[in-house]
Amino acid sequence: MEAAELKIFPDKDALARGAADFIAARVLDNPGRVALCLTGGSTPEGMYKVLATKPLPWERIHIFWGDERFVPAGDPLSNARMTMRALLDKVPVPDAHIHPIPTETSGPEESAALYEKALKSFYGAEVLDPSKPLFDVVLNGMGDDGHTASLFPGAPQLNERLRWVVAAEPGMEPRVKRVTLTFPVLESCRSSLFLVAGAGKAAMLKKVLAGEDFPAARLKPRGDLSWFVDTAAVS
Ligand SMILES: O=C1O[C@H](COP(=O)(O)O)[C@@H](O)[C@H](O)[C@H]1O
Repeated sequence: MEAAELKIFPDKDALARGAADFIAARVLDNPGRVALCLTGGSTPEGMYKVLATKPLPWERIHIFWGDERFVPAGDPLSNARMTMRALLDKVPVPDAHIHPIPTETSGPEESAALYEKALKSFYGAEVLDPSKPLFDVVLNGMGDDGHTASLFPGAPQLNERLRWVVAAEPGMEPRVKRVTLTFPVLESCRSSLFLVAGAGKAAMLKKVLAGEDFPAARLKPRGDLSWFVDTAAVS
């Protein structure tokens, strides 16, 4: 793993453009099947809208999510719903290539088991091979408390090394149950990109970049790691 890159953009719009360019370049680097693992929350929405304008080989791209809130697919809190509206409804990705975390199940544990099965089937193996990353790009968010995906500070899920997907309790708003990929799976990628914006994130970003022990600082991807932030987040 190389040292992380930190790129600071003047504002949220420039950050959105920079991150969309980064993801588009990574997609074009791969002439075969491309796998993107996206994130939810509020930060990536503008970037998804920019990405939707890119003439990419969408028919070769598969979309996954790093975590989901355990709410129905049509709920405004759904990470997949936000991504669909900002990006996926506007580009010709085949429906069969869109892999949301299922939430119409008996509970987050069943959702996690089903998504783990789906990821293993896509990957073609039960065990991750360090020389064969699952994803081309993993996009990560960071909460004000330092969580990433739905891996919250102090949660037992932070130490999970065998399961690919687990159920989780929320550490902050919105207080709905979660389903999250675990560190080994989020780390199985060619490129990992954190997107952080806004003054509300500044205190935590400083701690995480200094290497303090928060979930976002624990992510050690196999491939390159970049932090794309706006000036407000480093204020
Ligand atoms: O709850 C979540 O929060 C994080 C951060 O979201 P943001 O609103 O602060 O951008 C997000 O990455 C995650 O996917 C989501 O479930």
